[in-house]
Amino acid sequence: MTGLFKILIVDDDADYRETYRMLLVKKGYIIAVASSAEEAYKLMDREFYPLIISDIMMPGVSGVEFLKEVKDKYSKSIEVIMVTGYGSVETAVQTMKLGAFGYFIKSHNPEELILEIEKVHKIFSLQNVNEINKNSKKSRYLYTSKNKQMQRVYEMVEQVAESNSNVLITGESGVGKEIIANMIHDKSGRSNKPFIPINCGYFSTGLIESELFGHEKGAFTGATTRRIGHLEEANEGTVFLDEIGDMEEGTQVKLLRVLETRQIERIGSNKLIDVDFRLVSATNKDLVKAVADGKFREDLFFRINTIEINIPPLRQRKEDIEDLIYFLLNRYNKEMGKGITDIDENTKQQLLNYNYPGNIRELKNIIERLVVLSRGNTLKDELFKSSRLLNNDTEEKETNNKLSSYKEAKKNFEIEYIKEVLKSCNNNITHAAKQMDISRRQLFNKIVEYDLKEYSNDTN
Ligand SMILES: Nc1ncnc2c1ncn2[C@@H]1O[C@H](COP(=O)(O)OP(=O)(O)OP(=O)(O)O)[C@@H](O)[C@H]1O
Repeated sequence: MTGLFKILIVDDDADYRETYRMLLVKKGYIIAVASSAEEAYKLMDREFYPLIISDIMMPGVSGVEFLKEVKDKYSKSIEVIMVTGYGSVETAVQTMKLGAFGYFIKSHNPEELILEIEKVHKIFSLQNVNEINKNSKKSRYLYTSKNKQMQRVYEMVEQVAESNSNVLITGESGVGKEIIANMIHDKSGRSNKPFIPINCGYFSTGLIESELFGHEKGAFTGATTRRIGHLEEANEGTVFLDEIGDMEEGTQVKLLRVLETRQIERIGSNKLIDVDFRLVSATNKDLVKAVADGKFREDLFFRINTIEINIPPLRQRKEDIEDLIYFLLNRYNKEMGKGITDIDENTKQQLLNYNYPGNIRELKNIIERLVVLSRGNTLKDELFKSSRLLNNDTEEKETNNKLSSYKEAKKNFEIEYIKEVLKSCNNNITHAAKQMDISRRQLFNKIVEYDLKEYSNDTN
């Protein structure tokens, strides 16, 4: 029995990840991989994985720490199988006291691991996975609003969820487009099936097509095994195409054909395969303008936006900031085991008056940072001195007497962020790209664009 059981493999050893990914894909499981705990958290924020297979010895957050975080911050219902070499069998045994489902010794027969996985799968099939999934999401996101336009967004989610119509979600970066797409899926009849997010901006043309449609073994250099594409893998679920405005013309044509015929061809094969998925797309670009400029196909535009949902930026829904602050404070308080009971009035006013060019994502990051830095039981404004994000709006304004544009602020943030990650990865682009959850090519392009070659040790 495999069905659509999703497993996340977390291991810093690429060979190990790939070997087990291939083995388990062959058995019919849906596999995601992460090279570190940090990368795993990002995937887990987007999707629910009932089973995680995690290495014990990892640089950065260790497997044991990771296990604790999964159980404390995500869900106790997530099962974790620890893998280890002979050297740390004792630690592996101890992890069972912390709630690990079991452990597997790397040099043993992989069939032992498969048997363990099947056990977990059987247990899960007997439980209502969806309820668990929804409950863990409920505590992570605020689904109410005092803003009229946002209330209309939630009403539309309820109205469109049951239909099969293609939905296009528009809005600036960080407003919560993916959260809304996820909500549509959860409220639809497809909620028992996969929700598959794909960021079109992450992949080169060839790669995105392989991600979407899959490929046959030998279809191109490097295609050493058959790969099932996400449109096929969705299998009665929902596909979320983020940043659809970044899709190349050739891929747009192919996607349009799939939407019209509901059939795909894997790359390297001319066999037509029926697919059943609901499409939700998102963009922070002006697609009407992109159509007028000849950058986005008009026929595809009309196909994907049967229903359009526009999410307002946070600065246009200031009445929600306070609720979001308390919601996020509460969430991080719990997650980090802090005892913060209140916010200093001055601090609150600064948070309420800030403009949030990065929208909810930025507010979330600021609160998370403040909670990490806070010592007592009240969030205090002096903490802003260490929060670069808000300093942009206060100190810089005083010295420069002008605010930088959104584009400039975003660029500055990107430069600092890239520098920091590269530093933490000993200037290795491949590792840094993995940590950032973007492709190596994307990171390389940014390094060239921002002239950051001195921070990387492999620039080709
Ligand atoms: N309603 C909410 N409650 C709590 N947090 C939220 C909410 N909406 C969004 N967030 C947080 O803000 C961040 C950005 O959300 P999301 O990725 O959905 O935005 P987006 O519009 O898809 O951004 P992008 O265009 O950059 O992909 C997420 O990390 C999420 O945790």
